[in-house]
Formats: sequence, C-alpha cells, structure tokens
Amino acid sequence: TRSTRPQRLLHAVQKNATRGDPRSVINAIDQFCRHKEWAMNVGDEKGCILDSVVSEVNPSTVLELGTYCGYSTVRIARLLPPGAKFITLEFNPKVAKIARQVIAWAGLEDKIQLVEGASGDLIPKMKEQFGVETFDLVFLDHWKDRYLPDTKLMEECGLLKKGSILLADNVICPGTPDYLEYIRNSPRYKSQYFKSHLEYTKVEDGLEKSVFLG
Ligand SMILES: Cc1ncnc2c1ncn2[C@@H]1O[C@H](/C=C/CNC(=O)c2cc(-c3ccc(F)cc3)cc(O)c2O)[C@@H](O)[C@H]1O
Ligand SMILES: [Mg+2]
Repeated sequence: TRSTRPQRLLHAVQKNATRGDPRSVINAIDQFCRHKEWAMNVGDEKGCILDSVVSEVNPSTVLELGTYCGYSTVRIARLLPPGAKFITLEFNPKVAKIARQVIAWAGLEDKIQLVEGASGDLIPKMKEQFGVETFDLVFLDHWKDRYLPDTKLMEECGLLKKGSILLADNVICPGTPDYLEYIRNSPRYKSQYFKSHLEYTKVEDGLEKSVFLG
C-alpha cells in the first residue's frame, strides 16, 4: 500500500539530514515540502518568527498543541535552555510515531515529552500527571476549531500565569476566527499579529502572539 505523507517526510529527513543536527532536519523538511510534497509544517518563514518568540521568552515550560511530524517541535526544542520542560500533544498514534523518529534524528528526544492523546483530555491532567504548574509559552497548531476551547480550558485549569505567551499558527489560513475574536477582544490578553505567508506558498497567513495579563 502507498506510504503516507508523514512517512515520506520522515524518509526525506533520514536521507538528507545529519543525525543529531536539528538545523539539518529543519532544512531537509523545508526542502522536501517546498520542492517535493507540501505538508502543513509551520515552515521556514513563520518558523523564523517562532524562533524569535521562543528566544525572547526563553521559556522554562512549553506546551505545543498538535505535534504532527515534529517540525515545529524540533524548531522550538533546539532553542530551549537546559532543564526546560517541553510537552507536545498529538492524538494520531501513526503520526506520533513519525514525529518521535524525526525528533530522535535531530537528537532532541531528551528535551521533548511527546504525549499521545487529545488536548481536551490531557490539558486538565497537566498538573497532576506531568508536574507542570503553568506554561511560559504555548504554541497552538492543531485543529483550528480547538484553539478557542483549549485556550479557555488552559485558563480554567490555571495553566496560564501573568506573562504567559500564546503563539497561534494559521490565524488567517486556514483561519481561526472565533479564537482571534476572543483573544483580540478579551481584557485578559494583549495580542500582536505577525504577518507572514502560508508555509511554502505566497498565500497570506500569520501568527498571533498573545500575552496573558492574569
Ligand atoms: C485536539 C487535538 N489534540 C491532539 N492532537 C491534535 C488535535 N487536533 C489535531 N491534532 C493533531 O495535530 C495535527 C493537526 C494539525 C492541523 N493543522 C492544520 O489543519 C493546518 C492546515 C493548513 C492548511 C492551509 C491551507 C490549505 F489549503 C490546507 C491546509 C496549514 C497549517 O499550518 C495547519 O496547521 C495532526 O497531527 C493532528 O493529529
Ligand atoms: Mg499550522
């Protein structure tokens, strides 16, 4: 039977990237998606904005919603200080298996905790099961209709503290209108839009960075 897109992406990493070199893993995925087969990674252009936010926040605790093949997971983990706690959630076991191999190829498996399951089920368990108090940075990149409910869930579970940063991918394409409306009008957040393009295309997209004000 025909391979899946995540499997083909993994093979491109194993063929073209150097083990233990996160930058080469990132480049191999970007090359593959730009020249061979598009895939829904945050990509190189928005990835640079992600990098700058991670470097600026220098987070001790990070949550990623929607691991997919682990591209943004590798981008984030390579910039984290030693001892940082990075949890990424993925509910598709087949995709999680690919992501684990991409992360291992980058040599970052010790910095990342990939947890299989739905964010709505796992977020309420963060404190008791994963020993997390609050998250300094949350990267939202999963199903677009889950951004808003999961943000409200994180608030309810006390996982955000004054200064916590939410960074959301795809707020224009595919778009997350209910999330944008909420986060831009809520007195509890200060938001900033970073205009960019949909990964590997000229279509407009962007990242929304929001600071939780407590
Ligand atoms: C509640 C829950 N819990 C746990 N894992 C969850 C989860 N919800 C989803 N996941 C996981 O995360 C990934 C899904 C990512 C969804 N991302 C997109 O749909 C996406 C789409 C485009 C796109 C743009 C223009 C087009 F024409 C076509 C596609 C671009 C993007 O950047 C995207 O992120 C996927 O691995 C899924 O299993
Ligand atoms: Mg995305």
